[in-house]
Amino acid sequence: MAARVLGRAGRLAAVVRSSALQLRLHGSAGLRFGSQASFFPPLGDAMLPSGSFNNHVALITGGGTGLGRAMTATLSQLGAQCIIASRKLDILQRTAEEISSQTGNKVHAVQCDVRDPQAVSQCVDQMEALTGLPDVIINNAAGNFVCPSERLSPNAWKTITDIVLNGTAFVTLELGKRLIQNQKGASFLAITTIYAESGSGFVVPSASAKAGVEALYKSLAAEWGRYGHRFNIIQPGPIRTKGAFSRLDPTGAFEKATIDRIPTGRLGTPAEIANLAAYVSSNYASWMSGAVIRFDGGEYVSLAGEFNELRSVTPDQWKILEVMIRNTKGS
Ligand SMILES: CCC/C=C/C=C/C(=O)SCCNC(=O)CCNC(=O)[C@H](O)C(C)(C)COP(=O)(O)OP(=O)(O)OC[C@H]1O[C@@H](n2cnc3c(N)ncnc32)[C@H](O)[C@@H]1OP(=O)(O)O
Ligand SMILES: NC(=O)C1=CN([C@@H]2O[C@H](COP(=O)(O)OP(=O)(O)OC[C@H]3O[C@@H](n4cnc5c(N)ncnc54)[C@H](OP(=O)(O)O)[C@@H]3O)[C@@H](O)[C@H]2O)C=CC1
Repeated sequence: MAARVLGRAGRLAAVVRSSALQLRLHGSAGLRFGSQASFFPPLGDAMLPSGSFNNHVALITGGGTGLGRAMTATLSQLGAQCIIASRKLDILQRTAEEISSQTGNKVHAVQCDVRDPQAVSQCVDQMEALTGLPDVIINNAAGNFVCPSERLSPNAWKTITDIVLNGTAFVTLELGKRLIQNQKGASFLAITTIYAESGSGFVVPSASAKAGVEALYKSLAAEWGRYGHRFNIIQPGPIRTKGAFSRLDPTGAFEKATIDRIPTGRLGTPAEIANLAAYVSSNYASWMSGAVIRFDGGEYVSLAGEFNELRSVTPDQWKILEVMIRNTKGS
């Protein structure tokens, strides 16, 4: 009996090894991963009641493209007057016109390189003239690319950390000071990412800067509540945008492997994160401050648990494994 079990165990070990290899090379064999996405359909409509942001002004950095654009569209649909700010004015203006014409609410485009504190100050001057100070600030602008750290030049490091950490700090401090001066409350939201917590190779400047942004926002949540300011953080998992995926997944290989390991079997969508950002920035969340919300379909915990690859073990293989485990006596 023992010999039979051991023989089967040897074969099983080979199967498990080979499954693990297949998994690493090609993702899963169909059934176990991906098919579950049908349980988790993404909804596209704005979730909050219409008019939730009436008489609210929202600033979204990097609002011309990708996730920032989706957040702007949702806030505008819910009644906000939005200002979108980044470097490329032509793209901002096109986005602003498209969203305004769909929602009927004005979206203003303001050119601003967040790395430059003077440009940020001028952007806020322009905003004050256009709309007054904002009720909602979303620090979403970012720069990133995958690169082995030994290939990074000092300027590559500086470029990413300037956009992500210094840019967020310049925008937050400039607006914070003026809001405090005017005794006006506001919601600040920073978009980071799941590896701000874990760190990640090959995106080290981004990981370092996003971790800094999280420290900044948690610190200010504690310090500036007395001025009526809330600070929260959303850590998105992978959501396909041209800006991110062209720089992080130029071949498309990462996307396939990622979907295989995400427990909900799919990437997120811009509309989903826009709904979450709208909720966090709204008065429905007025008691939320200092929160770090992971929004990743379960990817983080899937990457973290060292036994999670056992998802590839079949029920028949489990029967054998269980016999092996139960047959172990003592330690
Ligand atoms: C999937 C789940 C987790 C996902 C997380 C996602 C996080 C994100 O942040 S995605 C957001 C992605 N979007 C963007 O990056 C948009 C904005 N990006 C850019 O504009 C550019 O990519 C850049 C960040 C490089 C900034 O452009 P800029 O014109 O200001 O800089 P450059 O002069 O082009 O470059 C500055 C130095 O960086 C070096 N560099 C640029 N690209 C690379 C690269 N691919 N690899 C290595 N080094 C790079 C460049 O050579 C310059 O350094 P130096 O030559 O020493 O002067
Ligand atoms: N998509 C994803 O899977 C994930 C994205 N994120 C985060 O979501 C956010 C949005 O990313 P995503 O929409 O995917 O990518 P995009 O590239 O579309 O968005 C980045 C935006 O930042 C702006 N930006 C870059 N540099 C500057 C600068 N110096 N000054 C002002 N604005 C700047 C860009 O506009 P312009 O070029 O006009 O300056 C662009 O609109 C980022 O914070 C990113 O880190 C996090 C995890 C996953």
